[in-house]
Amino acid sequence: MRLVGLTGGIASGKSTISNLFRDSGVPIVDADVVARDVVQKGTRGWKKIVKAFGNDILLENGEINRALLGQIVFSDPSKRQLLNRLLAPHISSGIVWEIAKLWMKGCKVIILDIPLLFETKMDRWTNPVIVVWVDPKVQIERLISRDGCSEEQARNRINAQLALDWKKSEADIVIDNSGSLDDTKQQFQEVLTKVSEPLTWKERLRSRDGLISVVVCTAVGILLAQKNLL
Ligand SMILES: CC(C)(COP(=O)(O)OP(=O)(O)OC[C@H]1O[C@@H](n2cnc3c(N)ncnc32)[C@H](O)[C@@H]1O)[C@@H](O)C(=O)NCCC(=O)NCCS
Ligand SMILES: Nc1ncnc2c1ncn2[C@@H]1O[C@H](COP(=O)(O)OP(=O)(O)OP(=O)(O)O)[C@@H](O)[C@H]1O
Repeated sequence: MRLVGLTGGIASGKSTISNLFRDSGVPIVDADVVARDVVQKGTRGWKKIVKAFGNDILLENGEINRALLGQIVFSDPSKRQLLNRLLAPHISSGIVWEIAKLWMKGCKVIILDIPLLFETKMDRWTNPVIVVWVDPKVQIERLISRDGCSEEQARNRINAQLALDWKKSEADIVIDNSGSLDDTKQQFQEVLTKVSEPLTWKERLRSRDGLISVVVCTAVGILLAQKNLL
């Protein structure tokens, strides 16, 4: 199975690209969706947030007030680190579960759409890593127009992540989404062909997938050898 990492900066166009993959029949695991699921009312994630941020963080219906929590964590790095620490285990196990379900269905290629791929070091599990890059000016314009936030709020959100240029330098594949949607779609076609190719042996060995296969095969080999079946 090929697990493709799809990342970038906030509003750089990850969802736009993952929708193109979905339309082409490639399954997606969306970390933002998982991150929402793990804080649904009554879950362990929800309880942790209420304990750490108090009852004021809840809406009248008992759900998390995401707008307020966003305001708090994107203007205070220590609060953001706290939130990340509380939710990280729930988000990562949610992601692993979603991948496992698709793997059990026999999916050969899975896209992991995750804004914090490098920040969470999950890039080790993915191959290739696609970074959706956008010109900084365009990024801020799109973010403000999509979320209706102020320029300061937009900058706070951008600064809460590793620099997009650094992510670009670490990428296996870069999609430049600064231009028109048609321009992006053209780049996407080439990327789709690339990720649909089966993994080479070198890539398999590089990925943890390969390592796990090696470990499992070695263990089975030793077991069979002990039982004199080899
Ligand atoms: C702070 C919260 C409540 C704001 O919710 P809101 O609905 O306004 O935004 P949403 O969840 O749709 O996220 C929008 C974008 O913000 C960025 N973002 C979200 N969380 C973080 C974070 N902890 N650090 C940096 N950027 C983040 C991502 O680019 C994401 O795509 C929410 O983002 C959250 O719970 N974040 C912590 C969980 C997390 O790390 N999510 C990222 C998935 S790995
Ligand atoms: N090539 C493009 N031309 C014009 N608008 C675009 C283009 N690509 C994306 N957009 C718009 O820019 C905004 C951000 O795109 P998108 O939601 O795909 O980013 P994202 O990286 O998934 O954001 P987030 O990190 O918040 O999840 C959206 O409003 C989207 O419609």
